[in-house]
Amino acid sequence: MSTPPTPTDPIRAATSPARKAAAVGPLSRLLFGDVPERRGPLTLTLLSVLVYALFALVVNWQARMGLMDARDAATWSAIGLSGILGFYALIRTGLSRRLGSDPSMTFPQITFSSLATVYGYAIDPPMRGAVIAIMVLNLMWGMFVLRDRQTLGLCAFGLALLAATMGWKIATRPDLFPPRIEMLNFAFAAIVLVAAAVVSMRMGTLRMRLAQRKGELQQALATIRELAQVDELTRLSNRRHVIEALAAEQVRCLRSGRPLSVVLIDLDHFKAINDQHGHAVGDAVLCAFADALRGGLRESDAAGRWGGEEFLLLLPDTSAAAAAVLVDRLRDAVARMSFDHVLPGLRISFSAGVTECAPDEHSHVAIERADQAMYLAKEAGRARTTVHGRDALSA
Ligand SMILES: Nc1nc2c(ncn2[C@@H]2O[C@H](COP(=O)(O)OP(=O)(O)OP(=O)(O)O)[C@@H](O)[C@H]2O)c(=O)[nH]1
Repeated sequence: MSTPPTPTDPIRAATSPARKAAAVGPLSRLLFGDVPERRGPLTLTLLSVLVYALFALVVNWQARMGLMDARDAATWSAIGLSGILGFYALIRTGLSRRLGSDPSMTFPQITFSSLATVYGYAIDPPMRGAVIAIMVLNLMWGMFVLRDRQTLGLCAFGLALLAATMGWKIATRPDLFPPRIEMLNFAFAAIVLVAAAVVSMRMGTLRMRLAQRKGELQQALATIRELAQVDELTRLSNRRHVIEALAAEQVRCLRSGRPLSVVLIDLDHFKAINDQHGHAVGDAVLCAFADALRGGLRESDAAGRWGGEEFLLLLPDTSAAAAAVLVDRLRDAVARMSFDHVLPGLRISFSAGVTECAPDEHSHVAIERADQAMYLAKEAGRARTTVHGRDALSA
């Protein structure tokens, strides 16, 4: 906990990738796989699959009504569905990531859809007006992903493709594609496609602003979280976070039945350092001592700044007696530590109060006991550890 947040951080635990993965059902896992970043692109592509399937139904229904060649309807349905399912497979398997910079393959998907749509225009004379609406839908599909240049490119590509198809059909089937009607159709298509491109680009600008805001908010949240948990001077956990960590450890110890010790440490004669050498030197000593705590504790232990020159240690799976031994070892290490980089010749010591924290007592009660024990150590001459309730002093 000396470098918070801890693994016990409830917010982190609730939103961890493992937790999210566990919450996903078997059908969802089958459709979307285990990679969370693929979920968004796969959702949109599956929606495309659904739209193509519905179009295929309508087109084949139209053929059954005798309004369209049945073979053309079947061919269009097969090409459209197999194409879009191919994109789904590329994204689902992760191959799309290897093929290009955009793993959602939005640009190629819309290019494919434009081709399929204009092919539909060529084979479905009675409903070709509806095909223009589908071209607009194609363009709108990219509004969440595409850059302006790509949107404009797809708009121009769609119109060019449509113009070429119209020219071909006017030349080969003027009975079904009269030139004047085609000209009007093209004018409508140009108006709605350009308008759709403009709307799509506007959405793109909003999307970028939103992404920027999101980044700023995440940054602000990280700062707030840090301010709420970290002591600015020593970078150890602050008082609030150390209390939260103690409560979390108590829950764990209640489950495991293992002991939990709390240690309150107070540097000896710290005021003299401040008075003789200045506040800046005092600050540097506090930071150096915090470093010593970070280096001297086990991974599972935690250290926080309780306030001023006081520090609180949480030692899970440790009895009070074992904690006293650990603290004395820490004191020896600190006594041997050189603070020459702060103040040549400086040596520091500390007094400590140790108590075992019962799982069902309020954390403040245990800390109060550790505080009383620490004052006993001070009264007994400093540079020592007192274990609460045992009158055991170790000098
Ligand atoms: N440099 C610095 N000093 C601090 C900080 N917080 C508290 N102090 C100082 O720590 C000193 C604590 O002094 P006391 O409570 O008298 O304790 P002490 O001098 O260590 O004496 P004993 O605890 O009895 O050994 C005061 O001078 C506070 O101003 C801080 O963040 N930086």
